[in-house]
Amino acid sequence: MAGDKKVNVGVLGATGTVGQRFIALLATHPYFVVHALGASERSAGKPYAKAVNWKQTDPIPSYVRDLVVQTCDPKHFKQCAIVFSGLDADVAGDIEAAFRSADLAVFSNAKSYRRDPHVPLIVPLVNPSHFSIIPQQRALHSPPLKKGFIVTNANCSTTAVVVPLAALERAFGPIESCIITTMQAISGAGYPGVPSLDIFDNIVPYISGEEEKMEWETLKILGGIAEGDDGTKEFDMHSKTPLRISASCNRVPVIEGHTETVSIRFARRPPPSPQQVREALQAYTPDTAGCPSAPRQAVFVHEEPDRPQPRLDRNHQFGSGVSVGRVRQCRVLDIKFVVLANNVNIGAATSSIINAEIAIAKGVVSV
Ligand SMILES: NC(=O)C1=CN([C@@H]2O[C@H](COP(=O)(O)OP(=O)(O)OC[C@H]3O[C@@H](n4cnc5c(N)ncnc54)[C@H](OP(=O)(O)O)[C@@H]3O)[C@@H](O)[C@H]2O)C=CC1
Ligand SMILES: N[C@@H](CC(=O)OP(=O)(O)O)C(=O)O
Repeated sequence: MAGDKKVNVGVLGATGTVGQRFIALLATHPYFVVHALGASERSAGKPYAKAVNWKQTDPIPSYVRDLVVQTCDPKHFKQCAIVFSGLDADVAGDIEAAFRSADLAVFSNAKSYRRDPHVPLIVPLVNPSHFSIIPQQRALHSPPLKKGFIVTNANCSTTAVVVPLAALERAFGPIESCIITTMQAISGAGYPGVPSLDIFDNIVPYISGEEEKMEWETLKILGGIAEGDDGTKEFDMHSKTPLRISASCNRVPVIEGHTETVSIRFARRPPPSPQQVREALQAYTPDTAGCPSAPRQAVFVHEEPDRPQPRLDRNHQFGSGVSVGRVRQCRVLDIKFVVLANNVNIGAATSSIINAEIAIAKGVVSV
């Protein structure tokens, strides 16, 4: 952003796993300034340092220690141009709607509005063009809004896989089949999350709703926006070139970083070679120029045979990109590889922050 202008932002769900990561990341942001914090009645009225059960490796940033946590009522956030939400999905729906109605720009991590036909589901390294639906979202609101809107992030496992898929579709055309197996970190379930007796020395081969989310969200993100005769825009769900996805989701005893094995078949025959795929992934440049929180390299491609690994690779580029490795031929489909993404950073808070940076750059949020 040009100049030294600061932008006031609020954080809803500021005490949770994603909320704490927002607080940590925003502490060093060049122009976002945290002005208000919201959480449940349990936390409201307390200074942040007293309300939060801080679980980040760095100490609580000093700027926020004494900021008093508010209830999630828009009246406390009037001075904010942007509100980031790390709210529990059970309450996010009503609260985020109230903030949008109060003409605030809401960047949400919850699943509540991902399937809304007027709400874009934006992974900033993939589909920032979907911001074009925002004027329609505002116009259809009753009463129509001037500034308010909701933009959602994807599910954290979806985010990891759509980045390499987008890179490969850009280079080689449509992908027609994709089989994914996830190994998801415990932090994906919030705090305290999965009981230690369930996850220690164990793998849980089920995460409620996760497979359906991955299979559906990927189509909305990788698809385009079609325009009807009356000018109404709608998400085309990749329908021009149908993409079949099968996801199997597992919880593993890793604290942070979702790892996924992916096999894909391209529509084009013959398919690209593993080396061509590696080069295309490495060269992929998303439309995030000028966004201070975007990674320098969206997809980092490992040559070592045993990478990426969550403990070694989850904090590369502050967890803002994805790491891919083991790109090789698949004997059933065409190509297979491993992808790793930090579920709390690019899988959640970092994506929201880059989305907000893009919204400012595109003039969707005026500051
Ligand atoms: N963890 C992850 O890796 C990812 C999470 N997400 C999504 O992000 C959201 C947040 O997840 P996560 O941080 O893990 O969840 P947590 O359970 O760790 O945090 C939930 C937050 O919501 C607040 N909250 C709960 N009930 C209320 C209420 N009635 N009114 C106001 N605030 C309330 C809590 O406040 P209090 O402390 O006061 O109870 C807390 O700040 C969820 O929707 C989740 O699905 C998405 C991608 C990845
Ligand atoms: N379900 C994810 C995290 C999450 O909260 O996803 P969603 O926002 O789609 O509910 C995980 O367990 O790792």
